[in-house]
Amino acid sequence: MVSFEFSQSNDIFKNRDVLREDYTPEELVGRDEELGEYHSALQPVINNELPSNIFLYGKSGVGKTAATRFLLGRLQDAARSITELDLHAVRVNCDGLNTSYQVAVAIINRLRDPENQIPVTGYPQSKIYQYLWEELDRFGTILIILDEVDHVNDDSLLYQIPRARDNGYVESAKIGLVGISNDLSYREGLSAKVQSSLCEKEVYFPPYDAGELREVLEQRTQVAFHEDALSDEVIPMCAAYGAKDSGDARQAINLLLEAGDIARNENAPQVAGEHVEQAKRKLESDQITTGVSKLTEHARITLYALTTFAADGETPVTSPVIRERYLALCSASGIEPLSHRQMQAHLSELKMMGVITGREKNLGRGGGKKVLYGLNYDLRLIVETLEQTIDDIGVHRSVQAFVENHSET
Ligand SMILES: Nc1ncnc2c1ncn2[C@@H]1O[C@H](COP(=O)(O)OP(=O)(O)OP(=O)(O)O)[C@@H](O)[C@H]1O
Repeated sequence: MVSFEFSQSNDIFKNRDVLREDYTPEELVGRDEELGEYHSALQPVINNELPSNIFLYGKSGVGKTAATRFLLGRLQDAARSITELDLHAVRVNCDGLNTSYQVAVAIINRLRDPENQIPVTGYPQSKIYQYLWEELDRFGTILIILDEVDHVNDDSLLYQIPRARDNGYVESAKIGLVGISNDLSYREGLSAKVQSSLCEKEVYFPPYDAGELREVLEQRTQVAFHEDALSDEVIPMCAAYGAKDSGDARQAINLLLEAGDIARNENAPQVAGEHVEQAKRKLESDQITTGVSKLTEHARITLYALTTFAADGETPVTSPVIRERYLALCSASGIEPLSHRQMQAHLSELKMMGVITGREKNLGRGGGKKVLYGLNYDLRLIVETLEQTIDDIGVHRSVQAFVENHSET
């Protein structure tokens, strides 16, 4: 009988919490060049000059937020010892805030006392801006950090804030805007006037390479794990996987955390390479489950159709072949099928998500091209994530046979 008693186990982790998202390390490693540029863009603040507007961009997990927290912390420490400098920073994550109006309300509420908050609707935009200028003008220097700035659909605020002083909306406040985005094409989509003011100084954060990820992981390991808790191959493996996937430090740290958890659950004396492999499979499985759960019904049936070929060992297959199976599945379950073009769009979506592969094949001289589709993940994993769809539509004989063959393992 399994015992579900809890007892403290800390032989692997010294401080597991530092592997979690909300932890910011004391020092950032592997980002010297970017920190140098960012630091010099912030330098006017400490000289009590007008701050530059700064635009930080780079893919997810490359240290933009960590660098901002780190440098702002230092800047605020330095500012405290300078009497004439009244520095304040306000950070707003624009995820879920789609308009300038909503972002302006969020900034105002961040700066106001809890009992003086304003509701998210009900005022004309001009009134909201008036409140905003009043709040900002209470400070000597104020930095407004807009994380995920690309989520804001209009650029009114990005246009107005840099001009607030020139236009006389604020009298004394020196305002600096820091925009952060992981959408690499966002900058190009901005109007020329907004681009030139928001992107006065730009800092690009490239993906981490394996060497840099090793530095990040080694630094974190010293605080997170007991000495000798990791076998030698663990950090290089996590770094190599991280660099190959996307150069995302968050992913690499997550992989290390998951490997540590697996080793601890097994009561293993050390985290080993095998734990990293298992952790990778587990994270992939979580990722695909989340991805598939967000798909529409037809995208799932399209994936199910392709899965039936994979179960018969017949992949890769072309879209017309998948189409026939898709139509049969729809018809068997009384669902109105989509057009071939719409089904094709779902194949492209699945490919973009990385759930399936689509390789172009040249058909020889004058023959054009065709795309051959296959699954990008373990078949068993896909069948598991499609469980609900299979229940709803009925199991196909190929999948049935596959499940029966694998039910004991
Ligand atoms: N150079 C580094 N040294 C130590 N830890 C780092 C470094 N870069 C990133 N990290 C860690 O990786 C995780 C992700 O970093 P961060 O949130 O800064 O990425 P980001 O570029 O802002 O990503 P996103 O655009 O998704 O918000 C955080 O836990 C952070 O502490």
